[in-house]
Amino acid sequence: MASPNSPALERYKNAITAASSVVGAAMVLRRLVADVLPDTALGALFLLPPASVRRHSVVIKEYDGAFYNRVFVAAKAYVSTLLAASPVPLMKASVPRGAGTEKITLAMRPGTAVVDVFDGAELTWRLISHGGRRGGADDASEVFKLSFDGRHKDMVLGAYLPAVMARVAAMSQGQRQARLYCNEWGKWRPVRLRNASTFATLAMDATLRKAVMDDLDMFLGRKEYYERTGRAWKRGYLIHGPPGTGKSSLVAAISDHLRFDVYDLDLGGVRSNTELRKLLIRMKNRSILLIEDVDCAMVAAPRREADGGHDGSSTSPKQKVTLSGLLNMVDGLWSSSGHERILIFTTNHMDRVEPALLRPGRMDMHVHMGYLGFGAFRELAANYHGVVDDGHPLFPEIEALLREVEVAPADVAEKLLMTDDADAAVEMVAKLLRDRKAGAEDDAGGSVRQKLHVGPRYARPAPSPLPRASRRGGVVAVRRVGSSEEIGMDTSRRQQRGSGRRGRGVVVLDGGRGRR
Ligand SMILES: Nc1ncnc2c1ncn2[C@@H]1O[C@H](COP(=O)(O)OP(=O)(O)OP(=O)(O)O)[C@@H](O)[C@H]1O
Repeated sequence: MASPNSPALERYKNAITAASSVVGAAMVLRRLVADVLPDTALGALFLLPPASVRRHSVVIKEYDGAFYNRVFVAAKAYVSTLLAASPVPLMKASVPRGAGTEKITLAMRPGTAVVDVFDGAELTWRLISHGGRRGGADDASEVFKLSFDGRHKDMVLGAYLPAVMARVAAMSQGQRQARLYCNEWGKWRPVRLRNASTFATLAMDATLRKAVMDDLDMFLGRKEYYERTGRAWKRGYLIHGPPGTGKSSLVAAISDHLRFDVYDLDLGGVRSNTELRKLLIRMKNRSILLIEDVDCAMVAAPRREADGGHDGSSTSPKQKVTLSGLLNMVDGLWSSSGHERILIFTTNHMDRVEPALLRPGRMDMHVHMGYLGFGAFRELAANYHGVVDDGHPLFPEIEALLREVEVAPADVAEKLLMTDDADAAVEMVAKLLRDRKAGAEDDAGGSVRQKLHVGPRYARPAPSPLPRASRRGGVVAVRRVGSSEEIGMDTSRRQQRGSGRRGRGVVVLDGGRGRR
């Protein structure tokens, strides 16, 4: 071992000192030169390739703050189209939730890359996965890194990325089917939209249908108006009427007409205002925020808590979201964080709806879905059995009975669906109406209701002390069917009478028979 003063150790120390001085001097020199020399000259001086040919990257994060990054969504869809023709050895195949099994989508696994060629330039897409700040599954996110030769930077930013966005927009426009999302544990989950109602299949008063469709079209076409007046580009509809009259079906028809996705918000499943805020700002533009059965879904406002509520039920202390909180968020943050948004509330009981919702200017349009009229019955008979002939022997009797008997379209639709034989189906409807008129309807014969939403959902409040005639008829029993998410069904008993009270200061459309 060398002694502390040996010549060898001394030489070694001197060499280290000299090397550090050279490195230090080089760094100072590089800094000085960087201030006065252009990047290319700097690169040449230090034997680096010029910046224009160095690799450049664009990082595309899944979230932009609290918002979904639309560029990320587009990148994901675009990359999946590259994968089929690429030599990437390992990729993921899945069927997106809410899509049919024929729609297999390929996706990259984190850490893998795929190369695209655009305008003669090679561009590499790499997917990187991040565990998130707190490392929990909730915080996990992914990032796309698009890298390319520096000299293609202008082309990538000015032509390639816009082309990717346009291609994805065109793809989704072509095959676009409106989707339904439900909130679960603070996130939107896509589910299959089974209620495929359209304005063509929905039996309703013709004038009402036209008024709603005109209003929707006017809303879509008024971008310039909303911009000029500085108003949020949104519209609110309150759809009310007895069970089984087609409120959910109307929402599905609106979604189909506009090609807007539906976000079915289960307020009972929202744990806090913060969670609600996140859900709202994560909604896409051109979408519908739906709150079904708003009279049941809302926490009693302070006034209702004080007087024990209309229905005598107590408010769950776990429910922290209030109607006024929701409406404030909708008016503020939701309206300013997106555009072309529609807000829809449905209720079977207008008399139990918070007055805040009925205030002038709150909902732009009230739509009443009423019991079946003869015109709507003819539409159902034509849709289900192609019976277009007014001369069907039973039609006059059915027309007369419908003037006397209140029946929900759902109950009649159910009868029409029971057989393929048109005459037998019409006879079944006539019998239903006769029995109902005579008060002899078989209590076991209920209708099958299809809700837009899936479970798990909030528990219904305790039975109402209101007179039986004004109670909701069906028992909501939304459940999972099999292993996949399915739309909940509830088999409801005999039709009960709903009550309808007109809201003031809004467009009120009445599609019922005016016998409330
Ligand atoms: N107006 C209608 N036209 C055609 N079918 C209808 C109509 N109303 C109801 N139906 C049929 O009845 C089923 C249940 O209707 P829907 O769920 O839309 O009624 P709803 O008013 O929302 O009921 P609820 O108040 O119980 O939620 C629909 O899937 C559809 O098959």
